[in-house]
Amino acid sequence: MTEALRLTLRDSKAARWGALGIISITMFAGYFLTDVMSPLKPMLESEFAWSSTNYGIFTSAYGWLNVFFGMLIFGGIILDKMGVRFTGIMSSGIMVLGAGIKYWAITNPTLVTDTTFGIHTHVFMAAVGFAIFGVGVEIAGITVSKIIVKWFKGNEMALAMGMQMAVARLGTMLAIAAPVPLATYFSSVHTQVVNGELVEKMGPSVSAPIAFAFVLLVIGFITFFIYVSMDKKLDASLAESNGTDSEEPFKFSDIGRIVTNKGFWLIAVLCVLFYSSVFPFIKYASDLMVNKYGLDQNLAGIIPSLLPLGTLFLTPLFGGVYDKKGKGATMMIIGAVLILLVHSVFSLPILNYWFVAVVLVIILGIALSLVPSAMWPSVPKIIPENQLGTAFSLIFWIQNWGLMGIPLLIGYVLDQSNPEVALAKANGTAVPLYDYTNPMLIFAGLGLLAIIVGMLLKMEDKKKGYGLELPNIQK
Ligand SMILES: N[C@@H](Cc1c[nH]cn1)C(=O)NCC(=O)O
Repeated sequence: MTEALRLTLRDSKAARWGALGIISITMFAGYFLTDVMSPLKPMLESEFAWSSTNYGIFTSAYGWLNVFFGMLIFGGIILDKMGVRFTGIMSSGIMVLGAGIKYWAITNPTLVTDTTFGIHTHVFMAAVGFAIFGVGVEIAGITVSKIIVKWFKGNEMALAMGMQMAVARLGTMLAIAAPVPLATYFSSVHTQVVNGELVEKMGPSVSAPIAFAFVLLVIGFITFFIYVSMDKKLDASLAESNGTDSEEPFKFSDIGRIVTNKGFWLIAVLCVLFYSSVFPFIKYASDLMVNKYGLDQNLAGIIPSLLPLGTLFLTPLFGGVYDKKGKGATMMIIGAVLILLVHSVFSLPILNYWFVAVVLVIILGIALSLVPSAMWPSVPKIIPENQLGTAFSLIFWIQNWGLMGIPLLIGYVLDQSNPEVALAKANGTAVPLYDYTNPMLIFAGLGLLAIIVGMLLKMEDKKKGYGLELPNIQK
């Protein structure tokens, strides 16, 4: 009888996977907008005369509000205080707002003639929209992680996190592959910047892919309301079965507990190093394909899109391996080794063949499957559930320093290492190709540091017994 009473909605496989499917739609849309500008870098340069530094500023804006205004940390506290329903609706609403501002800015190249805080207003306003969106998508990310723990703890948690990430990566893949064809298809006569002058000219529509992303985000916002009704039913079934989480409610003193935990710091530092060598790379990957491997701009997104493609299958696979066999810390170290290998080869001024790029991107996809599928399910092994929202938000906050700083650094280094490009643009002469050696060495350095931190994490796990090398499924 007690067994029957203990059953809750999350014990139903269909209900918990259904809930996962719904929240994955919201994240899919969020990941699409996150990377939608990546393949458009060459177009932003040719249509609106953006420099690599301008592009770096825009890309780094993702973390401005999260890092400097602590929005992610507030988001985590709101999540632990107000719950997943309120925070999920709030964050997906913020994503829609940010995307709307970004779309407005990109469709107004007349802003190019002004500057704000020393930045072209066109770049600045697009960056403001992206910064607002960054708050939304990051808070949505931690909300979704907490939702998965709520529904899947003690079951297929790593597999569920892997599946959600796979759907989100589908958004990344589409964001790398689709924007250039979309922009080309919707080509029109519009305002462009030529030799510092605004001219009406036929050209690809950079704003069309952003409009598409905006529509996806609105759909994701609406579908989250369906999840809200499921979450209410889960809470009701938990209350009925007497199984309401007996966890202590979140207290501000918990922040002190989290930040004095060495395991937390190791995973947070590993996170910033690893992700800084992958997500900012994606922002420049299409441009790298054009400049290093000589690919046509219209086809340049194809090779980088293989990166998320591989993760679609591998992240759930590795998540399943972690659930059943364990070895989480080892998986993270192997992922970091692959990062070092791939970026080191990318940095070599030889082997500039497209098939080499294909192989490297596929290996990078394996790393991007191994590390997240082990990293995120490891956090609940180090941090108690009632502090998870805050812990995830602190980890993401630290990660956002990298997601903000590294693209900016790469854009700056690219301009500094290739002064002849800016010169040619200013003189209106043929623009030479960028040499990507220095940026790729920076990415390789991050991989090396990630290996060291991964090893320290494995040693700490041995000492503290977090169970990172143990399976997640309780037999
Ligand atoms: N905090 C996010 C960052 C991000 C960047 N692009 C999309 N999301 C994150 O780390 N998510 C986990 C992941 O592996 O995607």
